[in-house]
Amino acid sequence: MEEEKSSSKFKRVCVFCGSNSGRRKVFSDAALELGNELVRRKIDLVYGGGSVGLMGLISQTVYDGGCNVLGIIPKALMPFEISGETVGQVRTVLDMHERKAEMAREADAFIALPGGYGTMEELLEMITWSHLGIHKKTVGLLNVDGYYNNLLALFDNGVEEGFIKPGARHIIVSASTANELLEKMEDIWQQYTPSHEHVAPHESWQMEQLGDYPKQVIWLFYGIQGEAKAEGEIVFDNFPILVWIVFCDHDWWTTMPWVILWPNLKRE
Ligand SMILES: C/C(=C\CNc1ncnc2c1ncn2[C@@H]1O[C@H](COP(=O)(O)O)[C@@H](O)[C@H]1O)CO
Repeated sequence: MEEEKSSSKFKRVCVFCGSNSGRRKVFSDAALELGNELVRRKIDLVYGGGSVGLMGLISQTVYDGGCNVLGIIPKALMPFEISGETVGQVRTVLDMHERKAEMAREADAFIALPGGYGTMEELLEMITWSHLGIHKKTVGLLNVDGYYNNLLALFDNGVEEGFIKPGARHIIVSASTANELLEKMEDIWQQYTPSHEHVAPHESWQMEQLGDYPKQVIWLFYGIQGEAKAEGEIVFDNFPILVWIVFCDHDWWTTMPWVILWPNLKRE
């Protein structure tokens, strides 16, 4: 049977959320709503594994809706008494660091629902990794009933006080409903270039590549009247550059290949 294609820009989203459900029903409702929205858009789920709290609600909803669920869980949290049962596919990892790297590798984007320290730490790490240039994936915050208002205000204060660059404040995309959040995140993804400066180039991180970014090398080789030419395009850190290499050997000044680089401003 042919696999149904995602109607979204994202194939797989990683959701960080509470291992508790919170005191109020709005939080469970939001987890169910996000789960249903992922299913409606045919987006698969990556999450921390297990069936506790909001994690259980969203994973069950996505699984029941027919999308794939991948739970990435450290060995120590595997026992049923700690995390319950994981629906869908389970991947066991050694520790929390490996789990986060796996989650980041597997997903096209991240969303945080309300949660405690664990959720906040995962969210902040993905924001930091985006800022540093380790990944270029969209980070969304589902600000259910203003749960994260104080955190957002803290970020604004960080900008005001000169600890967060204004451009980097836009790393985090927030909305109060799942539909609005996914719409915003898809719009931003479409814009293709991150709105903030990366601290270091993505390629310079000694980590395995976290995802497929638009990378393109289109080359054409040909020869005219004894000259060998190659022309093509490379995309360097989201910036498309046209390259011409000309090898000619009939004059002393052309024995070396000439390399001409030009920004490809007309690229669609
Ligand atoms: C501590 C409790 C249950 C532990 N079970 C967990 N199973 C799987 N993943 C977990 C668990 N606890 C935390 N995580 C990860 O952190 C996030 C949730 O943490 P929070 O502090 O509850 O926000 C979640 O995204 C997981 O990746 C019973 O309380």
